[in-house]
Amino acid sequence: MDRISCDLLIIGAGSGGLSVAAGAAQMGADVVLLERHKMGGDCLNYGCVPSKALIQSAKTAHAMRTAGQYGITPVEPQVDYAAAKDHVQSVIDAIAPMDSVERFEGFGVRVIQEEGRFISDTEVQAGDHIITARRIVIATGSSPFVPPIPGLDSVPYLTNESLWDLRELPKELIVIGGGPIGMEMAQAHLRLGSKVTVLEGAKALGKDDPEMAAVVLDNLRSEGLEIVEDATASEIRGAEGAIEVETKEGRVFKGTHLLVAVGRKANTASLDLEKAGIETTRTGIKVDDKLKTTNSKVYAIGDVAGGLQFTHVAGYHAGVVVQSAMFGLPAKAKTDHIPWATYTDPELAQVGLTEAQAKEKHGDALDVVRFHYNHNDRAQAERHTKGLIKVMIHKGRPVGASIAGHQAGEHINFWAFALANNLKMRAITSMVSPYPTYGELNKRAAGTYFSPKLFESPMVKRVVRLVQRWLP
Ligand SMILES: Cc1cc2nc3c(=O)[nH]c(=O)nc-3n(C[C@H](O)[C@H](O)[C@H](O)COP(=O)(O)OP(=O)(O)OC[C@H]3O[C@@H](n4cnc5c(N)ncnc54)[C@H](O)[C@@H]3O)c2cc1C
Ligand SMILES: NC(=O)c1ccc[n+]([C@@H]2O[C@H](COP(=O)([O-])OP(=O)(O)OC[C@H]3O[C@@H](n4cnc5c(N)ncnc54)[C@H](O)[C@@H]3O)[C@@H](O)[C@H]2O)c1
Repeated sequence: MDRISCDLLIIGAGSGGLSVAAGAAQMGADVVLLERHKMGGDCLNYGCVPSKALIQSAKTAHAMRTAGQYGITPVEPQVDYAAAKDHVQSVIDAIAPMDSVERFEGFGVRVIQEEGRFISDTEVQAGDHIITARRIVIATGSSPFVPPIPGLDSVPYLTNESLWDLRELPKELIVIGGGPIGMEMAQAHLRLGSKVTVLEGAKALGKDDPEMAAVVLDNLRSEGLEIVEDATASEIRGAEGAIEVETKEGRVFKGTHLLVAVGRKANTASLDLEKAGIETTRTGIKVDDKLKTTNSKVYAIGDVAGGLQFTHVAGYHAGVVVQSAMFGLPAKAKTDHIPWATYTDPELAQVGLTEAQAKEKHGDALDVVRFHYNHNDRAQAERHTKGLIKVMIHKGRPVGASIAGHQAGEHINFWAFALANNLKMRAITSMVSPYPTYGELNKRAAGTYFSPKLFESPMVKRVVRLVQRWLP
């Protein structure tokens, strides 16, 4: 056995682990990084990157079909699904060097491509190595949760891991789960030419504000996506190419392929956490607000920590841990300024409190303003007029923003900045936006907050009349 001692040991080289490793090593710490499978983790190999690349193929097909609205003869695209998958792989390949062993070794990180597991509360074994470290970071991510639905194990099914190997377009795709994975992949396959049915046990896009989710769901339905809500898959039958899913209510749906997208399970099984005194919860590793586990020398970050499961959250956690583990600062992880976006078309994005959460917290002291895309001239010019932005305001400051519409994921950055810096609505109206941009939506939403105060105030009218009388 090779014994290694270092300042920081990181288990898992995905979004979270890589960010900690890069930061800590470049600040001079002696860092060891373990990865049992692919550098870059889920986001690069099976998640964000391939899904967004496939969505772009689907958008292109959709643009060809709908070109008529811009005066261009529409055509039914010849979709080459295998070529679209090649495009997906080449996007992964283009990004992969950023997450590569070579790049991290260049930072001075010792990368060991082995699975890590605790053998005591201070030691981790990875292959022939036993590693002790001043601090340990668990960043092992999550995997697709495969529910114990009777019959599921007897039919071929896809998850976000195996989907990328498929080279032939599914003729009829059934998606179980109407969360972000299910809805993004359902629309992409619909636009690429599959017939797609989504079976959702509760409400589709149910983690978002229902008013905003409805904008997206209405559009998806109008494109031809079948979305069946309150439809829990309870039994599965059939064989390759002929799969049947029965719901609790007894409805039967038939398809050639099945995608299971019903959430995630934290990757803790192989870590032998009990040997290190690290406790888990129903959703992942138990952490405090400093991301420390029940073993005070060990942190858990990203998906495995069981909270919000996004790449940018894993990256944010990494920053918190670097401050705490490298500088001993009392850094805490917060969630109230974390945005998220679902990359359907139109997109759906949120930061801070939803309207329902804000009403519960602030009651009558809450103002809610809305501004619709169809009042934005750029949206009109490009015919992306579906959607709205909604801002929740308390005592002159935004406490939440929700956007459903074209590029909502881009526009939420603005409100994420405002919330992270506790800006006032006045700071937003003082900005001048170039015309015509979608960004004007943000300023106009803020203007909607002030306009009743300005245009419906008898006091303002009195002052204006008085000043006008005396002005030379
Ligand atoms: C289809 C899909 C689309 C997504 N799209 C988005 C998106 O658009 N935007 C967004 O923000 N998020 C998205 N996500 C979520 C995002 O991928 C995750 O939140 C993110 O990857 C979490 O990063 P992580 O570092 O916690 O884990 P991961 O990136 O999963 O990395 C964990 C790594 O640890 C390794 N590992 C596990 N156990 C061990 C062990 N014992 N020893 C050594 N190595 C180990 C794994 O092999 C893996 O490489 C998507 C997810 C999916 C599935
Ligand atoms: N754009 C993004 O940022 C993005 C994209 C994809 C995934 N992600 C991350 O990955 C996580 C996991 O995504 P997900 O979509 O798998 O999970 P999810 O938990 O968000 O949604 C799963 C859905 O499946 C439904 N469901 C569960 N069991 C069912 C059954 N038997 N029959 C029918 N429906 C059932 C649930 O009601 C739920 O709505 C997300 O929460 C998100 O954090 C992010």
